[in-house]
Amino acid sequence: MSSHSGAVCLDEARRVAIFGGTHGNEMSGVTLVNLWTKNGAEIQRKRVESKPFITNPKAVEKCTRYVDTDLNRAFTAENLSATGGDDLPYEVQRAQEINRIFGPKGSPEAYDVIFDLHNTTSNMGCTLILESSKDHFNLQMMNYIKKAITPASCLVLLNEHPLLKYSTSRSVAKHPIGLEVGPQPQGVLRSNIFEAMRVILKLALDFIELFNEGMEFPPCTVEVFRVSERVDYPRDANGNIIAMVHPNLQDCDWEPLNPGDPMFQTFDGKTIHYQGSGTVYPTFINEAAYYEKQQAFVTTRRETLVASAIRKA
Ligand SMILES: CC(=O)N[C@@H](CC(=O)O)C(=O)O
Ligand SMILES: [Zn+2]
Repeated sequence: MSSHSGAVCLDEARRVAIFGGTHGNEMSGVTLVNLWTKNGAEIQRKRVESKPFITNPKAVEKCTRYVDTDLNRAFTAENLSATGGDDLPYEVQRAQEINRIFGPKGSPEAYDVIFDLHNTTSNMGCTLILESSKDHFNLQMMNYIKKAITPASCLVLLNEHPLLKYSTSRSVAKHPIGLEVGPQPQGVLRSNIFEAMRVILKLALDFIELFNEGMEFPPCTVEVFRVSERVDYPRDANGNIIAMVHPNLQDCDWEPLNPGDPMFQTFDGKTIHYQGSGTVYPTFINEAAYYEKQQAFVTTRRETLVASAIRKA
């Protein structure tokens, strides 16, 4: 639908959930959600119902990423329709509950927006994660946050990759947004990371309030980093890693990696170079949780997306 001004008219975004503890050892999100559950003043906005929610309480209790299986991969159609009740893996049961409360995924009854709070051990800074390049509401929100947070920066990771995309907790909402802030070790709280996450969420809610009040957002462009390929550690025949992230690459998330640049360092000191065909921007470099997922880092390519003007219908 288009208004006389050419803006795309969208439904008000009234129902907003803030998820923490999708991974029980990512402490900023867990702590913020627990804080806001006790006192929600900070996340209240006019015309917005904000619901803080701990998605994986058993994993939070144990301070582990998950109990049976990764909740942030569990929102597949198969899992959400699986029968078996108490015999299903804990996170599959939990995914079904979350889908009942905040979804159903893909339906008009689903929550408008879900922010899912994560921490990474990688040196990524503030990263917003999008699952679609066609979600103009989310793109406008990204533009708003990036402008408002200047001179600090906040990058946008776009995962639309047909094979590398996964079924996230936030994917039950109409507008899913991941917020990934690092570096922060698993099970640890760092005040700078905690505060950075808090500021982003405040700006995101401010945007939703302005939108719901009827503000029109003019067309804009948003720089994103599109997920391109997964790079695993070199491994031996038994699957054990035989090299580490090279010191020149460690902590250099979002910096250009060119063909021939050092990428890994073997335990006996040999350098393995990047063999790609052009410049890429690696991120999630040496993320602790990704050793089990056979991923040393992910490469991305820089792209500029255009967001249409939007306003409330
Ligand atoms: C380190 C970590 O957990 N990252 C998240 C990224 C995301 O939310 O898309 C994950 O793998 O689920
Ligand atoms: Zn996480």
